[in-house]
Order: sequence, then structure tokens, then C-alpha cells
Amino acid sequence: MDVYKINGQKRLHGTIKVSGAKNSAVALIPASILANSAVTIEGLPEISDVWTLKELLEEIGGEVTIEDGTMNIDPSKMQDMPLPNGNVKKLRASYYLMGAMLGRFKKAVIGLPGGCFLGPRPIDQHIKGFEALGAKVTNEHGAIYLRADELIGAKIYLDVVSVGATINIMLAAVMAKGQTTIENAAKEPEIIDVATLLSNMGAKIKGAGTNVIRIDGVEELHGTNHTIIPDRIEAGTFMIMAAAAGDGITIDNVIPFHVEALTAKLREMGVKIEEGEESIFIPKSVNLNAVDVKTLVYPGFATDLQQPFSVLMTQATGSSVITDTIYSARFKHIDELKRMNASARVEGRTAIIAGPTKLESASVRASDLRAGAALVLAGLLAEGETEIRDIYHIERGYSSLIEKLQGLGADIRRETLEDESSNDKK
Ligand SMILES: CC(=O)N[C@H]1[C@@H](OP(=O)(O)OP(=O)(O)OC[C@H]2O[C@@H](n3ccc(=O)[nH]c3=O)[C@H](O)[C@@H]2O)O[C@H](CO)[C@@H](O)[C@@H]1O
Ligand SMILES: C=C(OP(=O)(O)O)C(=O)O
Repeated sequence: MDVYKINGQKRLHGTIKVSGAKNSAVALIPASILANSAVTIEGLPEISDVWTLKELLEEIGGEVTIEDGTMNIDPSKMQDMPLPNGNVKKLRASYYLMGAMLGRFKKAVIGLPGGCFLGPRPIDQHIKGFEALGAKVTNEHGAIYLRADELIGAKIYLDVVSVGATINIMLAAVMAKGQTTIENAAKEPEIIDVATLLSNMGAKIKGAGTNVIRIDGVEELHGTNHTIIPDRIEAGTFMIMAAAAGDGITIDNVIPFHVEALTAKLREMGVKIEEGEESIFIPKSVNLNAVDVKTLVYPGFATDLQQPFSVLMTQATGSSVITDTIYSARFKHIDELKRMNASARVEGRTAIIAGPTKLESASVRASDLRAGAALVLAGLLAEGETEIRDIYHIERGYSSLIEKLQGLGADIRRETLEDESSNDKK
């Protein structure tokens, strides 16, 4: 079993570079299925979600290479192979194979997705969209079966603002006949990134990044070259780390506009933030104030930053309140933080955190990806050596985290515990 070990209380300084966005990467890669020639995606993060999607494209006959973050995908020999089990269960975004394969082959069999367990994560809005486009959709033995004679553009109103449903419907609709309108669409920057790739492949999409997206179907899509946007959640994680444990940190390769909700909250806490064009500098922070935070859909405060932010709250003076309106069970990290001496309690979808607290090292488990990031930050702050287990969650979404933090002076390493059976699920 591999674990992270962190000797805390080392102040961090220097420059840390943000990688390409996980939540874009995991949609851009399946989008390539729709092209009739090679698609190249540059700047991909080195994370297990990317390796898993590479394998999934290979399972359906794709020819895929990746070197230095550049993936080349030749989709010409892909076929509508069923994918009911295996790799699809390792990540959430395997659901994008449904939209992309339905769009290209008018047929797909995809097992229900995995990803972080944060409470129920239904895909009813994805299915509602596919059905509106003319697909027959059934759920048989844990896999979604999709089939259509033809896909015909439709007006789809999402009952819930969903990133995954918005992108998945776009993928299915770009080669449907006629016009599709997605109303109450999600507005995340990753949606714009996917629409940009699809447009460069020849798709006709208007309104990505607003709550109404219009797509005029085209007959075919061709290959292209695309550079991914920076990961705003990774950038946000580093901003929170800089506020909690930094002695002056520059976060490089960030679009400051994408992290505005976080920037506003950090400023409210008393953190100084200097924005450059593609970088953010955070000097050493002193005397943090307690704040209240509510997660919302973009451009609101990202749920994916709720867990790391709750660690920063342990360092603020007074009682902070953080409410997750997106997921019902995203507080499993709080029990682990309590092992590390945090003063916190969960009431429904809200955590109440008192501070400032001197965190202490412990052996803790990452229950999911951002819980893992939260525990890394707690370990950086804590007195003594913290051990984090189940790090495969962290490595689904953070590219070279150990090396990046070592570059700031952190005492963190990955270690194999010889005497215990492996739980590295990848
Ligand atoms: C791979 C990826 O991009 N993951 C992100 C994506 O997840 P994901 O695409 O799964 O999240 P959604 O935006 O779809 O989910 C938002 C909310 O809508 C609900 N919902 C969603 C779809 C549906 O058909 N029915 C339904 O009820 C979900 O349970 C959740 O409460 O957006 C989330 C919200 O920003 C982020 O936390 C994840 O990091
Ligand atoms: C919840 C997340 O990921 P996923 O949707 O891939 O499980 C996340 O990135 O925080």
C-alpha cells in the first residue's frame, strides 16, 4: 500500500505551476470519438483519470499515444464495443462515453460511472437529454444501454444545473439532425473548453458558458489540435494552501477570473491576493478571520474547493460555517480532521469549524479526491508526521502533487508500506 507522509509546519514559498484541468481533460478525451481523423490535446494533467480514459479509448479500437501531456487520438478505427464493466467504474467522467458514442455510432453500452462518492450522483438529466434527442435508454444490470435510429435536435430544459449533463448532451447533439437547445445549462469554464474543441472539429455551438446553449447539428466532425485550460480547482487548492501555510507563493498558469469566488472569500478572511494576467501571488497571511461559505454552481464558490477550504477555516479566529448545497455527503474529511485535533462538527450539509487550532499529525484516510487534498493541507500544517492512506483518490485528480509541493519546500513523500496488502485501486 502506498501512502503520503508529511512532516508538517514547514513554511512554503516559491512558485507552483497549475496543470491542465482534470474536468476538461476527462471530457475532451471522449469528445475525440466524434472526429473522423486525429485529435491532439495538449497540456493534459498526469493523473489516473487520463490514463484510464486512454485505456477506454483503446478498448473501443482507438489508437492513442501520450507524451509530455500531449495526447494524440486516432479515432478512425473505433467501434461501438460495449463497456459495461471494468475501467468505466474507475472514474465519474466515463459517462461522457455515452454521449460521444451515441453521437458517433447511435449506439452505446456503458457501465454506470464511478468517481468520488459524495452522496447520490444520479445521471437522470443526461438520460433525459439523450431521450429527447431520440435515443431509447435502458438500465440493465448496472449498465446504460443507448440506441437510436437517428438523433434529432430537441429543446432540453435541465431540471438540475449539471456540468456532466450539459457536456454529455452537447456531445450527443453535435451530429444530430437540426437544432438542439439546452436550457438551464451549467456555465463552468470546462464547458466552454469542450465547446471550443468541438467547434474546432467543425461543430456549430453558440452560448457555451451561458445558461442557454444552441447547437446546430453537422454531418461530420474532423480532427484538430487543442490546448486545455488550466485547472481552476488545482489552482484554488494551491491558493488555499498558500493562505494557510505560505510565506509568499506564486501560482502560475491560472486564469484569475475562473477563481473569483474563492479570491473574494480569501480576501474576506484577510488574505492578500495579487492577480497577474496568468498568475496569482499570495504573501504570508496573518490573523485570518472566520467566514461563512456556501457552495454553488459556477460562478459561485466551487464545491470541489469546500473540503480544502474547511482546513483553512481551522486556522481562522472564530467560528466558520461552510455549507455544501451541491452534494449531501461531502464531509467525510471532517472526521479525519478531528483526528488531527480540528474542532469541527457536521450538521446535515453544513460544517461548523472553530479556530484557530493547532493541528496534530495522525494516520488518516482520503475518502475521496478533494478530501485527500484537504488532508494534505492539514498534514502540511500539523505538528509531527501525518500519514495519508487511500491516495489513489488524490492521484485521480492532482498531477505530480508531491513534486510540486516539494518545490515549495514541503517535507512530503510517497512511501510504500511493505507489510500491508495493496489498496492502490488506481
Ligand atoms: C468529471 C467532472 O466534471 N466532475 C465535476 C462535475 O461532476 P458532475 O458532472 O457529476 O456534477 P453535476 O454538475 O452533474 O452535479 C451537480 C448536482 O446535480 C445533481 N444531478 C446531476 C446530474 C443529474 O442527471 N441529476 C442530478 O440530480 C448531482 O447529484 C449534484 O447534486 O461537476 C461537479 C459540480 O461542480 C464537480 O463536483 C465535479 O468535480
Ligand atoms: C468530484 C470530483 O471529481 P469526479 O466528479 O471526477 O468524481 C472532483 O473533481 O472534485
